[in-house]
Amino acid sequence: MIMENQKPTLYEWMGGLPALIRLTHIFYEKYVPQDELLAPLFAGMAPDHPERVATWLGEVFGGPEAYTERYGGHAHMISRHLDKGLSEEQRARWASLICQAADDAGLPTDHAFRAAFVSYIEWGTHLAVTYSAPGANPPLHQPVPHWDWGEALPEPTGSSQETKGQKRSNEPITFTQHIQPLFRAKDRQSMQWAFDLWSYEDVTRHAQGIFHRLQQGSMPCDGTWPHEQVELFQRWMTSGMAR
Ligand code: HEM
Repeated sequence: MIMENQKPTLYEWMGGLPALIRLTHIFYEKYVPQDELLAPLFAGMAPDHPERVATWLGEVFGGPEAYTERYGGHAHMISRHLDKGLSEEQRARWASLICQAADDAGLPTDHAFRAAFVSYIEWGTHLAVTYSAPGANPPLHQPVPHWDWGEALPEPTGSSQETKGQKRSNEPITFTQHIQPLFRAKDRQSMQWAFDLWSYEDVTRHAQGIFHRLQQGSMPCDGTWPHEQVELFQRWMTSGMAR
């Protein structure tokens, strides 16, 4: 078992930027062009798109902050998804093909690495869909998220299931990273008359009421949140509602 103090970053473990560049080249050159759901989306992509996405992933997985320095950081990445109206089908295809590309690119296949990798891919692709909805107004000026081994590295002590808006044991719960992504564009829209579920100020102001409705199951109106999500919201509240 790898001890906490000698733990490599995910970036180091997977082989750094060369491995990510192999991954994104295979994904965008082998899989995307022959996929009927994805090909039209990327038909006009810039020639350096695979390098840019590799650089983003490198920063997320603990490598150098090169996407922030060279390519405009979080704001630029998010802005590339705005108003694209991506569908759940396209999201799922993106996620499954990048995992196939990971096999082809020879990324590590150990369960701990793959659990961490897939959890970011699931989380990131869900956010891409949410932010791509017409009229979405996501927070742009945020740091690039950082992904670590999470529950996967030391022997799991409990459930390793990720909740949407994921939370690792030693990471503070913040509105931007964990709470805001729990609210879908349609939740936001249906509450817009009262307050903005994607606004830190509004959610903190109405936190008790929102929590009450989530706990009762009367919000969202099309199905209750899983217990883990309600609990995450509660822990965010009781730990001081960090931004
Ligand atoms: C973890 C998930 C994702 C990551 C890390 C990611 C990463 C990125 C990055 C870094 C860019 C901007 C590149 C640049 O200009 O610097 C981008 C653009 C884009 N992404 Fe994503 N993305 C994700 C999910 C998705 C999904 C699920 C879709 C569609 C199904 C998608 C479609 C696009 C499109 C269409 C662009 C613009 C391409 C162009 O330049 O024409 N992305 N993505």
